[in-house]
Amino acid sequence: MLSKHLPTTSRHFVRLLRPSLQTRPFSFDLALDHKQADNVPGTFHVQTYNAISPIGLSKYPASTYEVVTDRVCPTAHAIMLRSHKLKEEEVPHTTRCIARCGAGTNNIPVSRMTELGIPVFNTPGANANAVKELVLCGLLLGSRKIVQGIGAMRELGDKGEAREKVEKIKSQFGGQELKGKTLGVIGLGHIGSATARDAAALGMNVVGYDPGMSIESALKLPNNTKLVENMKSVFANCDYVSLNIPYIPSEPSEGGTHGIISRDLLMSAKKNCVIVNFARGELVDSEAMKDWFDSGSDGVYVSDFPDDLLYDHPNTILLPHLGASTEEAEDAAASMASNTIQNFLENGEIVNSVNFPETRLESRGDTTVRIAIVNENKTGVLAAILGELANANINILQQVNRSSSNIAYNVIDVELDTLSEGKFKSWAELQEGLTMVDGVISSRFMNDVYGTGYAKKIEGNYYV
Ligand SMILES: NC(=O)C1=CN([C@@H]2O[C@H](COP(=O)(O)OP(=O)(O)OC[C@H]3O[C@@H](n4cnc5c(N)ncnc54)[C@H](O)[C@@H]3O)[C@@H](O)[C@H]2O)C=CC1
Ligand SMILES: O=C(O)C(=O)COP(=O)(O)O
Repeated sequence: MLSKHLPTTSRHFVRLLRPSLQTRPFSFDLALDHKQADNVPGTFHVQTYNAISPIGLSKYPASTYEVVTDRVCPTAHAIMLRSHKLKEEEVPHTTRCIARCGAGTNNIPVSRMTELGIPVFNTPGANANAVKELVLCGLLLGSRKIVQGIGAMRELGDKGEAREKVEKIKSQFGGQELKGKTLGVIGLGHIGSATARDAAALGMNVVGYDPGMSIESALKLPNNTKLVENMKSVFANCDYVSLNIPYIPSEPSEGGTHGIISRDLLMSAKKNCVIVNFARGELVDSEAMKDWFDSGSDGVYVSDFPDDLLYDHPNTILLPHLGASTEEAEDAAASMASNTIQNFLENGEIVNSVNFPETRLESRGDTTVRIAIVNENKTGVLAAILGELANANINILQQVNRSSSNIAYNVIDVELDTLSEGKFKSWAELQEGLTMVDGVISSRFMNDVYGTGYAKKIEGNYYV
């Protein structure tokens, strides 16, 4: 945890020591609290949850990153996770960012992290092929009685009757082909658009619904994709429906997706519709799904998520969240997340964040100090920040200011040797001045002693 800022006399200061930079005219003193002594200056600490691919973790240079996988790291600068349900108390005050090795971030308290000024990243597309392959498998599982057939063969095998009875029982397990049937894809992002493309290659007609589709996804769609205006058209017209949208835990009327596959939609579906859900279980109203089956539908629900109501229903096939569990997807997602974290920690760059605006600024020169500031997106904060820099006689070389909804993010490169004769006597004092500006949440002075240079305001108090 960051410790409360101590009076100037009890600070100790860290001077840059990286040999390659000793010639740099840089005497950039940053305050460190004694209680942070276990947080060895010179390394970034990355806390992981879940099993993260070693290939992804190997992207961190061992000399400057310590990855903590087997214990709680109270000085984590970054958190890397998969489906672990992250609690706020698991995010130490030292944490600058969180990366989800995967797509869905509904296991992270994203709005709270935004309030705390912490960007949450994900890895768009990194596991999409793995999920798409299992969606195609789900279409087949829902079409042919494969699971039931395997069960029956096991039972017969136990009795030593498998060879003898196989040709007699197989008529119980007939099915239908995908070719010529209509698949509705709800959510045409990385997974949905790839599913649409490959389903068309299997001879299916594709109907899609996604009011927020990106151009990149649109370009992947098969030419004959029919885009429709609402989910009702999808359910009313399709033999198969694949759900590929994020879970947002509020009601659809409030912009969320909780239970968006509602009773109304299910009751309007074709009697033998196969619904494939590799997105999230909470998207579906399970009670309504059970009622749909029990009211005489021959539909099938294939899902990647546990469901205590539907788990043993004869019309369901549930898998233990296996969509992204391939070597390739795990490596790709963890590698992307590692790179994203490093770019953010070392350069302040924001790419693939679900709560912060994309921000890039070309790399700084040797005589530049890069300052990154997170602030509330309200009038006057940027002016006040620039005012503090002016008070310090600081020359700004380049800067970028981005905002998205209630958060703003600034990366400002300033000249290194200009801190003189201004309001602040040291870089540490300047950092305190900037961080205590009304509306500022945190600041980082990016220097070459990794793990240092971060300050934030917590309940009106200054912490480094
Ligand atoms: N089973 C598994 O292991 C995995 C599951 N997923 C789930 O799949 C979801 C989708 O993943 P990606 O395709 O990679 O994400 P993506 O962000 O590329 O695509 C999501 C698409 O859904 C659209 N969308 C959002 N709300 C919608 C709505 N209400 N109606 C229609 N379209 C809507 C968006 O515009 C976007 O195009 C993830 O959010 C995650 O929950 C993702 C990866 C692995
Ligand atoms: O990427 C996603 O959204 C997933 O659901 C994958 O989850 P996992 O990383 O396999 O726990």
